[in-house]
Amino acid sequence: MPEFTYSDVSEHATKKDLYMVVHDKVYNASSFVDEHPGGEEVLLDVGGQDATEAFEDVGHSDEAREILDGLLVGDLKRQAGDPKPKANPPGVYTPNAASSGSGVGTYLIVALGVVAALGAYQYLQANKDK
Ligand code: HEM
Repeated sequence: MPEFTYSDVSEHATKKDLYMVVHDKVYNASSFVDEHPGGEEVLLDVGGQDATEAFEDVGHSDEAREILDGLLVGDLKRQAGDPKPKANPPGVYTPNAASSGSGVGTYLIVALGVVAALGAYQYLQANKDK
């Protein structure tokens, strides 16, 4: 298995040549960028960097992990001073993440729906005899 340093990996940060690190393994995601269900933007964002945190934050499925296995190109050779894993970019939708706190948003939408329905009902009642 070839070994890459973090600075080797950082040289592959374009769409056509896109390496990333997940759990100290190096993956070439170029062939998958266009097919990624989460969009190309997030992959390009972690291109040439450690994507462990971003990848795990999403709660990717076993299928996603199998695809990742297929993109393996080598091991990361850790060196002192390597940058930390890149976090999930803010504002990225993370459907399976336990910590996303999306429950509040759902309640808000339901509450607004109830208010709208009540308003519509009252409007209909008020105009019934006209
Ligand atoms: C090469 C690495 C990656 C592979 C192979 C991969 C693969 C996949 C696959 C197969 C899915 C569909 C859902 C699932 O099976 O879990 C998915 C969804 C997603 N991925 Fe990735 N992913 C990778 C890296 C990343 C990174 C670094 C991010 C950064 C935030 C990310 C963000 C997302 C998001 C937000 C979704 C959900 C899309 C949706 O359901 O609307 N992925 N990914």
